[in-house]
Amino acid sequence: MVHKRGADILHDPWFNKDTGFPLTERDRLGLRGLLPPRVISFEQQYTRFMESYQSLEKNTKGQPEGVVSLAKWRILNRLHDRNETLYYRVLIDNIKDFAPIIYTPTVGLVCQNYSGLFRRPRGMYFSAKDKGEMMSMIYNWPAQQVDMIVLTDGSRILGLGDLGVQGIGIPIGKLDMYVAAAGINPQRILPVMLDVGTNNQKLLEDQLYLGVRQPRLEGEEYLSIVDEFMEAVFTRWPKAIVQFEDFQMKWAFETLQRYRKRFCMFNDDVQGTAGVALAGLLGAVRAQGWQLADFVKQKIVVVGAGSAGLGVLNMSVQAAARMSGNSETATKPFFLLDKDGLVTKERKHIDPAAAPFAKNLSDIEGLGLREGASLIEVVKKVKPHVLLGLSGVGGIFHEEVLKAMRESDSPKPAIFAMSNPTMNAECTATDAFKHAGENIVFASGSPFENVDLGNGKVGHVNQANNMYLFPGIGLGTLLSGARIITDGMLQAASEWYNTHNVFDPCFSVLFM
Ligand SMILES: NC(=O)C1=CN([C@@H]2O[C@H](COP(=O)(O)OP(=O)(O)OC[C@H]3O[C@@H](n4cnc5c(N)ncnc54)[C@H](O)[C@@H]3O)[C@@H](O)[C@H]2O)C=CC1
Ligand SMILES: CC(=O)C(=O)O
Ligand SMILES: [Mg+2]
Repeated sequence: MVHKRGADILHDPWFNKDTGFPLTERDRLGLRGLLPPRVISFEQQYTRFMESYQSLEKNTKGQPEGVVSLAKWRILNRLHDRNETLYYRVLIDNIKDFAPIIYTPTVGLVCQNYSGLFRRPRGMYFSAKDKGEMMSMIYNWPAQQVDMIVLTDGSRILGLGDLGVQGIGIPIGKLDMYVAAAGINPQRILPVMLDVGTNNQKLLEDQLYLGVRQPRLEGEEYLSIVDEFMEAVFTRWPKAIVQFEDFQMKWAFETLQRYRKRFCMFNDDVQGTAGVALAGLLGAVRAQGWQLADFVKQKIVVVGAGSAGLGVLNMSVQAAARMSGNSETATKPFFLLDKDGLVTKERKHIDPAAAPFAKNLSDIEGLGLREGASLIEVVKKVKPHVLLGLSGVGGIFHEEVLKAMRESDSPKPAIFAMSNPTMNAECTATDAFKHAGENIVFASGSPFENVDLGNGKVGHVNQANNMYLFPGIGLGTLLSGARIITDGMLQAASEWYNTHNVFDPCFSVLFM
């Protein structure tokens, strides 16, 4: 039911149909005279938009990639601001082409430049200065019902670090994927930025920076802001689901523990990534012609001990324990590295979240490994079946590391360069096939083109990104009316996903 009339409708992207309003509606809604007389059908508008998108592609040929993708983002964003019905139609129909624009990698560039690109607000902003006000602020959001919220504090945006308030681009992009892939009602989504300051000096000094210009809140001060936000959200919309996104590791884990039994929420980087990575790991077992249960016989090197890497390890170890019926030995197949190399029990000041995956020296000395062993040493000595990167460090799987994967104990080793955006990927698809060989299973967090191997063969590139899972997590939770989101639900999703061999985000709705 539309209560608005006249120009208010034309300026409301939820209801605006631009020149598509038929004459009867123009009369009924007080639009007569506010539009050029000719009615342009939805299909014609669709064609017109696609034609201007294609001519933009043609006209920007040869220009730097960043310039082209930002231009594409702008044209899509303008449509989003004007006419959501048309925007989501073109997005759904062209998801493969548009996902790299509204989501990774372009969304990373958008966040980096957000204060300059800003034209119209989208979503809600709760800042450190709003303490005590959030319960009333939440009622400023115009929709009566909200189903899905994606929340960030901007502290770790993709592999780009602390981008403060500019990180709002991520919740916007993620929620677009919810609409496009899971059919969530776009009037019931809400991107949220929790602006608790930034430690990014460049942004603090930028006169155009749109966020609160102060260092990040820490400790209890920080948590009290998140607490207040969560109370406000669930007071107004008790059935909403909150996805935590791109929080730096300490807060990712802390908030997950703090809220997971109290509110319907999950952390996408910890849990969504884990679900997708586990599906990929199980897929790699099958790609080698083995049984799923052989998962526990794989040797898996995980590079990056942050929220994503540890999330993957937690879920994979749980799966291994269940498959082998032995939780004592379930961590054995996994080797974890962080910026200081191989993580062992000898590590001083080890992060408690990483401690369960630290190797006993007695287990690795036979391989000639030690505390802090480098990536190349680990790959050469372990000869892993899978090399999985969630380090945020572009190019860390360099030529020597990839060549060492040729000596893997698997005839079809898997290389997952999962860090985003593209420039932060641990390696490119081309380098992976060139140096590690044609038999690899390759997946990356941001999309790469398939690789022409020059002999009539193609190196297939899969995308290992939590976008294949979170739309389904949200939709499944919504439809089932689940009160909380458990690890078991995510495990089941991951295994379903694997057995159904689905690599299209539009199918993720089916997973639960
Ligand atoms: N493909 C996907 O679906 C997802 C990808 N990611 C990506 O994963 C990356 C990391 O995310 P988080 O874990 O949240 O970050 P984080 O900052 O919590 O963790 C990064 C980890 O990498 C380690 N590291 C840094 N330099 C290293 C080096 N030279 N060698 C080995 N390890 C190194 C750090 O010690 C830390 O343990 C980001 O680029 C993010 O975009 C995150 C979530 C989902
Ligand atoms: C994909 C994602 O969630 C990330 O890179 O943080
Ligand atoms: Mg993320």
